Amino acid sequence: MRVIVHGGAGGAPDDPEPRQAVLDEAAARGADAASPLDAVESAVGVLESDPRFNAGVGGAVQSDGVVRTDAGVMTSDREVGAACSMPGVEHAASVARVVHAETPHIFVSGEHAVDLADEFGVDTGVDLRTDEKRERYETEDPPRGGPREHLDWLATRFGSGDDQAGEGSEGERSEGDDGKHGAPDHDTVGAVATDGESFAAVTSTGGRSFALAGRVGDVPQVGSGFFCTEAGGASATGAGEDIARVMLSRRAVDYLDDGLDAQAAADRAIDEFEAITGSGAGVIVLGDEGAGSAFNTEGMQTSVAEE
Ligand SMILES: NC(=O)C[C@H](N)C(=O)O
Repeated sequence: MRVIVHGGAGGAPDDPEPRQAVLDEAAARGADAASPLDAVESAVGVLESDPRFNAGVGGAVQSDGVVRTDAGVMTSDREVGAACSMPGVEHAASVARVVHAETPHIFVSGEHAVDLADEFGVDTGVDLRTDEKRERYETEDPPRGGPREHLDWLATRFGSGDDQAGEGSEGERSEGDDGKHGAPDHDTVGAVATDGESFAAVTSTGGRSFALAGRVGDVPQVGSGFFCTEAGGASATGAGEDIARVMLSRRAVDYLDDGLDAQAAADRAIDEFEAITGSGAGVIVLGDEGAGSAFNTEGMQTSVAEE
């Protein structure tokens, strides 16, 4: 099995070495798996359980103080499973896999996705907020009213580019901050795997900090946060609203289909993403001949493993 994983595109992390060690462990776990689908689920499962990453435990807090997780998975045969807006679900990728395997649908949301998780043995009711995230939210004078009050509150916070766990938000995005630098809440996780015959791709996230309660980004949207065909697979990370506008993962896999190698496909997709949106993102790509990755933010850590 060959596996590539990413730990999100955004600002340069304060602790790159321990994060890299977890990414290496995740990739190695995936490489040991029996199928590409097992590989991406188990690799991402390692990252969802580590609060350094914005997925599962340690996911971004929405405007009502709740962490809601999203994930999507796709295989070479174009079977898709996605689940979103799930409070208390650490392993969102496993719920996406349940949707993929057990339902005639491609996407299940909210409380019904949580019920589905419960029914198929994925843990629910998990406290996903770390102490750090809880304290940070409380110091941001959380909104109490309805959606309008929440929108007023997040207007000066969402996408501010300085909302990394452990750093205080200073409010508005500073002048000249285009979202490509200092946008460290982009530490979503993803994996793509192949056994030489077929591929699977998965992406899992807690979303973006200071988003409106119920907001869903690119991650569980097929073609945006993840995509997979017989040519290969891709997983994206970054400013989800902008990724969805250009369907970044689909774009990268299309270039594999056109005959580009994985690195060239990733580079071209990110170049186009930047030209169209001016925003920040990263993508990992795995094709027949190997893995590639590209990002236009300060950093995106990846790891590749093969068994
Ligand atoms: N952390 C991320 O990469 C954010 C994710 N793409 C989202 O918008 O939900």
